[in-house]
Amino acid sequence: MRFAVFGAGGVGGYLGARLADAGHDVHLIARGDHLDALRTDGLTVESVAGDTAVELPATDDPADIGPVDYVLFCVKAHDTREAAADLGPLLGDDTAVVSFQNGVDNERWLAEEVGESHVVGGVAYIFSTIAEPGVVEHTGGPARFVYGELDGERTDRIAALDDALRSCAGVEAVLADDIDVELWRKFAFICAHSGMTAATRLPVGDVRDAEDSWRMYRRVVEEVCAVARANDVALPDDTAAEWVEFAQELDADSYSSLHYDLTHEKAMELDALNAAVVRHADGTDVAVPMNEAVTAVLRPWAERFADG
Ligand SMILES: NC(=O)C1=CN([C@@H]2O[C@H](COP(=O)(O)OP(=O)(O)OC[C@H]3O[C@@H](n4cnc5c(N)ncnc54)[C@H](O)[C@@H]3O)[C@@H](O)[C@H]2O)C=CC1
Ligand SMILES: CC(C)(CO)C(=O)C(=O)O
Repeated sequence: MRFAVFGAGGVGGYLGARLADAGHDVHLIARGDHLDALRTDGLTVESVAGDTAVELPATDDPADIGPVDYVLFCVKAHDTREAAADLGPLLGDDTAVVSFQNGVDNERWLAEEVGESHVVGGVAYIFSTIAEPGVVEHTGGPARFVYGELDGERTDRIAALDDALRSCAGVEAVLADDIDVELWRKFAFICAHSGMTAATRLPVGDVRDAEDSWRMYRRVVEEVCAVARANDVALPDDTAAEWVEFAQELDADSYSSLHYDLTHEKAMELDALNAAVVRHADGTDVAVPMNEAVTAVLRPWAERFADG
């Protein structure tokens, strides 16, 4: 099958390399030093699930690639709209654009650009990053990827994507019954984990050790779950409890990509995370003071690094 990875970074580079190793025709879309390195030295993945190195066509211009079966859409959420505007040349009649991003708005933003019939929802559970140009480092996390058609249909294209991802070494592939539930499930965790590690600039171990901060972490999760339900998302009742238990077991030195971006003066996904909780709570009867506080604390930094 023919894949384009739009944003061949921590998530996209990892998936692209795994799919290429499984025999698929993979094209990478990247930019800057990373693109230069991909062109000259190929893509190296250093992974706790096994290293690999692949030589794949790489470009910053989707027109060089043409229509594909799947676009794995893996840019940061603040780049979604701009990147979505460049998807045209990659689209055939049945091309699926699969968002493997954090946040619950990317699918809608994509649909506004390319039409809902092209959009497939997705969630990534992995800790991976561009360690240096051309090199993606996967340091942990299950490398679990969850995906599904927005209307829950078992279409041929989602079944074929499922087969392709299941055939990849180093990938745990999960076809979701209700991708909206999966998007909000991950959202509940990532808003707490990212928001609190970034706002405190400390790893989760320190947050857990400070009673007030750990209570706030738990309340962020609970608020997001309440907002999901107020927006008619059928989150299981035990979602908040599961995440709190999960966070309790996380390595004490675990941070988040939001903390990384803050401390490396890079553009932050605040608008797609805690600020999005505040937006989605608007018009419901759910109060979200903890997410408002995280947003207020991080907003000046997000503004300062918006062009980073
Ligand atoms: N890295 C991780 O461990 C995880 C990340 N996520 C989410 O996945 C999404 C992707 O994150 P990462 O892979 O970490 O980001 P990343 O920053 O490592 O990779 C994205 C790449 O896309 C490139 N890009 C953006 N717009 C482009 C354009 N118009 N043309 C060409 N290249 C473009 C960027 O330069 C960057 O190299 C985010 O929403 C993130 O929150 C979710 C789970 C885990
Ligand atoms: C915490 C983590 C790595 C979990 O997948 C994540 O999604 C992020 O930091 O953006």
